[in-house]
Amino acid sequence: MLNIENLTLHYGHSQILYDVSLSAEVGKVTCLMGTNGVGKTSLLKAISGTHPRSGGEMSLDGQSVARTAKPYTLAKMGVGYVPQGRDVFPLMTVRENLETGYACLDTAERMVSDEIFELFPVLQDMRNRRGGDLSGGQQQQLAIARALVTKPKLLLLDEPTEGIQPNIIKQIGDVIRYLRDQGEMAIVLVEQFFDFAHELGDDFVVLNRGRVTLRDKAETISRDKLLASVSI
Ligand SMILES: Nc1ncnc2c1ncn2[C@@H]1O[C@H](COP(=O)(O)OP(=O)(O)OP(=O)(O)O)[C@@H](O)[C@H]1O
Repeated sequence: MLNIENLTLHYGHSQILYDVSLSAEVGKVTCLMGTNGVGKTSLLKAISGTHPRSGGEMSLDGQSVARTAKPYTLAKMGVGYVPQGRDVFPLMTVRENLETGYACLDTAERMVSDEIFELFPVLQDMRNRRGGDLSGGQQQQLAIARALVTKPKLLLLDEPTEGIQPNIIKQIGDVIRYLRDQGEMAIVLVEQFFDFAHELGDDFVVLNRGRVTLRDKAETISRDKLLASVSI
């Protein structure tokens, strides 16, 4: 689904990512790991078009993506992005937040499916409440649901467990597992909560100072080796 080769990224003159190659397959969770500041969020920004890459190639389903492709172009191509910090619109209701996802759908497809409310029943109950009145965990669920409204083929999740209480972390883990097992999208998960990532990941890519330092699969890497590689 997603294929990236030798991606570089700069903020002004400062280079953040160096020759990063990554692929993500439908029906799999690809975990992007590494300590603070190694460039995980920057890589998701490049994939979602939020910040242009400086070089390298990227394709979705074999279709080449221009270096400066905009977020709305990528959203229309099937990239759903759940950013770090969630970016829920605080003054809009839950329903209105969800409906922002309509922008990349044809008119006939503009609806919030029952499946989304089944995954996140709390959003059904709170659909007329303002986004800013929800708890952190509820906002995280809303941000994931809003991305799902766009019917993504590639779902990017940036630290979905950050600052969230344990029972909601478990629910979010169950949702990621369900989406993976449906086999209709590729999932790229940035996560610093090691056990959460380790339990969910099929493929692991570790970044250190903007470079890929490890790439392996759940069935071939030991927990200890993965843990050591992200602790450097
Ligand atoms: N808009 C920006 N302008 C300049 N530098 C930035 C900008 N955003 C991030 N950086 C720098 O780029 C580097 C990578 O940051 P990034 O947020 O991608 O890392 P990360 O691995 O996601 O970290 P974290 O886990 O803390 O979110 C850091 O040194 C950060 O300070």
